[in-house]
Amino acid sequence: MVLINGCEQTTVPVADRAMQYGDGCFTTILVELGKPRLWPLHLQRLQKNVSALYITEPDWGALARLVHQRAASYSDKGVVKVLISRGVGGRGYSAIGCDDTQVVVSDFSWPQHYAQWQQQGIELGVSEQRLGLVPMLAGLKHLNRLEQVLLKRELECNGWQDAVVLDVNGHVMETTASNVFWRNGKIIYTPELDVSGVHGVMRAHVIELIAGTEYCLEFVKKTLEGLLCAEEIFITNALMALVPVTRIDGRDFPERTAISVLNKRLYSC
Ligand SMILES: C=C(O[C@@H]1C=C(C(=O)O)C=C[C@H]1N)C(=O)O
Ligand SMILES: Cc1ncc(COP(=O)(O)O)c(C=O)c1O
Repeated sequence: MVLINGCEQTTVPVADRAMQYGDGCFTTILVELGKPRLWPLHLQRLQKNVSALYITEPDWGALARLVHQRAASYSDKGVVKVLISRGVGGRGYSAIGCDDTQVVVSDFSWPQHYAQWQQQGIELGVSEQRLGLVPMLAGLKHLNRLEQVLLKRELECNGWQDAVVLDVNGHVMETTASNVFWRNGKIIYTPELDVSGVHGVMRAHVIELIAGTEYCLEFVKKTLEGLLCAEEIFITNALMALVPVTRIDGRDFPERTAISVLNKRLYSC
């Protein structure tokens, strides 16, 4: 079902700025047993993104009620997606006078292959395409996702499950639709994401979870070689949670020490 500003509807005006310029942001939420998982973090990120893009705030209370209502229709697992557009208005790029924020809530079934990925782990390719440096937008989950569309095509052409993506300076950033963590000894590393990448909700949650363990976390800028020296690697997003990486570029990563600790904490929340 697709709800636009709370009403069942499937079309948006051609002049909507999300369509014209990708002028908006979104989040994709896992539903478990009728509840939106990590809703406070999803809401926080939407609020931060709306504020960073100077979009007029929608009615957050009404949005929360809608998300919980849609989630309640899933007795097992499901997905609810929230997309916020600046709406119709302005002239050209200028958004002056454009304050008719549009909120689109849709829901989907959960991608079943993630259950197998969580259990067995996945092998990653290494993308030849590089992410640009976009400090104005770094971390935001905005609607301009053409880099990811092209990266996904590269995956599909190569038959990869997912791939490590580097920026133009050769630093490891993320994968096509997830954040990346790796461990050496008691230190867990994750890319800094100050010039590129998405600040994932699951990344934020994993960062919180690490704080209560024997591991410490470092935000880093590392090349592929740095990543490949890891003892353990895992990737995260809101729908698949934590997925172990078994192999990259001919190197095996059989250890699952930190991911086991973090999964225990994740599933006890
Ligand atoms: C692209 C979307 O959402 C992202 C992708 C996934 C996924 O493919 O599993 C999960 C959460 C988001 N990071 C989307 O259109 O929902
Ligand atoms: C490029 C990219 N990085 C990271 C993520 C992970 O974000 P989240 O944990 O909020 O799902 C996503 C999900 O859309 C993504 O598309």
